[in-house]
Amino acid sequence: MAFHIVLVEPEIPANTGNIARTCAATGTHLHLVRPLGFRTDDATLKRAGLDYWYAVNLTYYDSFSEVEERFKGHRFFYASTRANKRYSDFEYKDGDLFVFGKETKGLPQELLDANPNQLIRMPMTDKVRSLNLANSAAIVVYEALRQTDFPGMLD
Ligand SMILES: C[S@@+](CC[C@H](N)C(=O)[O-])C[C@H]1O[C@@H](n2cnc3c(N)ncnc32)[C@H](O)[C@@H]1O
Repeated sequence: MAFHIVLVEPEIPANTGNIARTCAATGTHLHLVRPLGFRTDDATLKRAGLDYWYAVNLTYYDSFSEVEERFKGHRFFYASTRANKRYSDFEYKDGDLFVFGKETKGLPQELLDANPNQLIRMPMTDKVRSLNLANSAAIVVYEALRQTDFPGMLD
């Protein structure tokens, strides 16, 4: 088992590459929902993931409903600037999925409306509209790993 990061229609290859590196470092599985804003052989994507791509458990999907279908019975958490609960207020467990939206628009409002109790937010000042996608994913997954004592990771 592992934690899971789901990127819904990511647009910027450097962010996805950066998240792939975090996934390789933490044993987190990465799920990419198309359409992607880049080609999978994009040089920036590869560079941001360095030579760690081989260590990433990566799956592509044509729609978010394919992810929902595959992970029935798992808990989904949706990261959004529009959420009203702190990401640190939940107790995470092995197998949880963390879903992140695209850089320009975030997650679709319908997805947020359908899951009102599963929305998580990283507190911010009023000086910015959002955090960077790759930073958001790292913050959430490391909180989940901290809570579960960093399973399978070296100190
Ligand atoms: C650059 S942000 C998208 C900004 C978009 N305008 C919005 O308001 O959602 C990309 C993704 O990072 C995550 N994110 C960024 N800042 C966040 C925050 N403070 N709390 C929770 N998620 C955040 C969300 O998943 C978001 O969909």
